[in-house]
Amino acid sequence: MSTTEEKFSLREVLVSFKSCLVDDDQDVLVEHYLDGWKGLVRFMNSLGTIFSFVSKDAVNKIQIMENYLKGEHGERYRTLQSMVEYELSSNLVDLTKRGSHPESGCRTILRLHRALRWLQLFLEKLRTSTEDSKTSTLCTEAYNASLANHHPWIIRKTATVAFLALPVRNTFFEVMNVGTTEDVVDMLGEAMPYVSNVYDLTQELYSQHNLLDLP
Ligand SMILES: CCCCCCCCCCCCC/C=C/[C@@H](O)[C@H](COP(=O)(O)O)NC(=O)CCCCCCCCCCCCCCC
Repeated sequence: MSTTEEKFSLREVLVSFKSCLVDDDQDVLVEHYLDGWKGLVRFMNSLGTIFSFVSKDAVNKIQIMENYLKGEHGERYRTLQSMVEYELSSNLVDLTKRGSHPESGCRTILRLHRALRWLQLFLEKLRTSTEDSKTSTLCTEAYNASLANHHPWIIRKTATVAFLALPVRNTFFEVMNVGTTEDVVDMLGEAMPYVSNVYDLTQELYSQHNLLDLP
């Protein structure tokens, strides 16, 4: 039996963020961006059902975007830039309060984008952590510095409690399926710049169009 297909490695997931970048790294392909997220969700599911409230929301948002991609105007959703242009010029985005477009592509990607910041911080903390570091502490710190600022109290509370169930660092690294601790650290060092590029580009695009606070 081939193990390469069944074995799930975080390396491939993170590298899929590399293939997101197009147009001289000036734009992000939505399809590959979603592939990255699907891989992350798979990884999260392998940590147990405690995170199912998180993966449900992520899957829901991925689905919203996939429906746009498959839909009548799919071509307009090919990259983040084309999506922003299309939705804004067609008045398809609720800009100040939720109204007739509660699930625009722009606001849906914004939610994932904010979560990508959490991921970036968390993985960087894991990369530079020591053997006695607690994954739940690293995860909470990353969350408090990013997503928590956009979540109401009840979600913050639930998330923080769920983080306590995270496996210890060694087990966590094993689940990543990358190899030894050293391999994990190397892989993260190699892959994180791609995630950061995607994050920075999206941030820049959203900031240019004043989309960073979409309801
Ligand atoms: C590894 C542990 C995984 C911890 C996950 C950390 C993120 C915690 C986020 C808690 C979100 C709770 C669910 C609810 C979210 C929504 O309210 C909220 C707002 O949406 P709305 O405006 O449509 O209402 N949604 C969001 O902020 C989007 C959340 C998307 C979370 C995706 C997280 C994927 C995590 C992938 C884990 C991969 C770990 C890899 C590490 C080696």
